[in-house]
Amino acid sequence: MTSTSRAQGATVWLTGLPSAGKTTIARLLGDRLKAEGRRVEVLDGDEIRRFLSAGLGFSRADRFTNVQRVGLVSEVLARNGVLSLVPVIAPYADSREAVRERHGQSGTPYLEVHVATPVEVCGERDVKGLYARQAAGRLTGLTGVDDPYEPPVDPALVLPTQDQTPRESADAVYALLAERGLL
Ligand SMILES: Nc1ncnc2c1ncn2[C@@H]1O[C@H](COP(=O)(O)OS(=O)(=O)O)[C@@H](OP(=O)(O)O)[C@H]1O
Ligand SMILES: Nc1ncnc2c1ncn2[C@@H]1O[C@H](COP(=O)(O)OP(=O)(O)O)[C@@H](O)[C@H]1O
Repeated sequence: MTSTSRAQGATVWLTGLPSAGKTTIARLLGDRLKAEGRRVEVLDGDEIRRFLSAGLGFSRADRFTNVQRVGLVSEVLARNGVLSLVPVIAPYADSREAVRERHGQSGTPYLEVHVATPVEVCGERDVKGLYARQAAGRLTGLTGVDDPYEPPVDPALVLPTQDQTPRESADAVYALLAERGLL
């Protein structure tokens, strides 16, 4: 690489239900890319909500705001050569579309990956106990159960994680990046 060239960045948005596997896949892929010398950030949804989106809840409006904030940060990183991996639910198609448009305006690659784990499987995994809390009547507005999830219509990749190991899912995203000339 010459002193003036720069690696091509991109945003890879992993959208899907709670416990679908978004965070696991982003971390595995991030570790692999870092080991290969790439500049990578995983914009962890929980961390974002603790700081950048502190005070926001899970109403439609708050989720929209949250996704736009994450989208802004990711676009800035990606525009500057970072591979930005975003494991954030982003349940509404219009909020994802606004993020896509932001990337389009700066000519920055934006790839949507649907982590398409069925809700029944997510409920069995229930990594954070949210499905159990919803079933017990102690939580309302859980995405995919009693709150909307609008699946991507034309994602770059669909991951049926119920039939894959985490490694296989992460490798499929890696292959997508390679195919798009982003590695
Ligand atoms: N009601 C409800 N619905 C969905 N998710 C909930 C809810 N309450 C808390 N959580 C936890 O918050 C994480 C979702 O945050 P996100 O920023 O990814 O959501 S969003 O895109 O703004 O909708 C999400 O993280 P993941 O499980 O990693 O997806 C949940 O653990
Ligand atoms: N193919 C797969 N990809 C990702 N996670 C998987 C897969 N198969 C099983 N899992 C398990 O599912 C759970 C997903 O949790 P997590 O990544 O926190 O989900 P999310 O970030 O979507 O809420 C983890 O316990 C993970 O080991």
